[in-house]
Amino acid sequence: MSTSLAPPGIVHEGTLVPVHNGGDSTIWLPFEKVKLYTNAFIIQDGKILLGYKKRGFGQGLYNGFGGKVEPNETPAQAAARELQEEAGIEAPLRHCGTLFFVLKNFRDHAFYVDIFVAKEYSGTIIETDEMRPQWFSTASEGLEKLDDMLPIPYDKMWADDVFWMPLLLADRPFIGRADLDKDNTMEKWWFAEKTS
Ligand SMILES: CNc1ncnc2c1ncn2[C@@H]1O[C@H](COP(=O)(O)OP(=O)(O)OP(=O)(O)O)[C@@H](O)[C@H]1O
Repeated sequence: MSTSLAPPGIVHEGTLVPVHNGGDSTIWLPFEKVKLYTNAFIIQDGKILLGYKKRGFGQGLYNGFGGKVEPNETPAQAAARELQEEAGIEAPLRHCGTLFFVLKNFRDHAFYVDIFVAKEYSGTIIETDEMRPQWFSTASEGLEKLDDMLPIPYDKMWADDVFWMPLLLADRPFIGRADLDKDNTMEKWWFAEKTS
């Protein structure tokens, strides 16, 4: 499959296998600037570490740990810094995906987000001013759950997460774009697995 399938904003070489696409909107929302972000997840022993965002952008939603890439950093450096700042830990992060978001009522810039994952971490997980970390079970519904750990709270996450998180959990590299309306509903989306 060729890269020309990918929506504007997505730059990728290699083989992409689309896994989801949809939405009523016929056009991708235009954007002027692109800002780089990171998002990092710890996944181990049937559980995933998410943080409840206590303030600022995405307040009230669970997400990985991340934020803006500063001008002097690489995305990998920013991911490590944000994980330390927001959860108090260090981890051998690996790049696992790239996502591009345009928010209908936040057109100042588009979000280019590098997603990182690690299977282990060091340090002690702490609650910070910005995030309250919490483990969730990665077991699918119907399968045995770990203790009383809750399943991933997709209803309290960004609406796009349910499309790509299964790929992250399966350690399958992915790429995608979602355009969202202000009430966290999906306008148009496209997600693909990277197979080379
Ligand atoms: C629209 N659908 C989305 N789905 C999943 N995740 C999304 C997202 N849109 C943004 N994100 C993530 O949300 C964080 C915001 O970061 P944000 O807190 O604003 O950055 P940063 O910590 O640098 O800000 P301040 O220091 O407070 O200015 C950052 O990880 C970014 O990847």
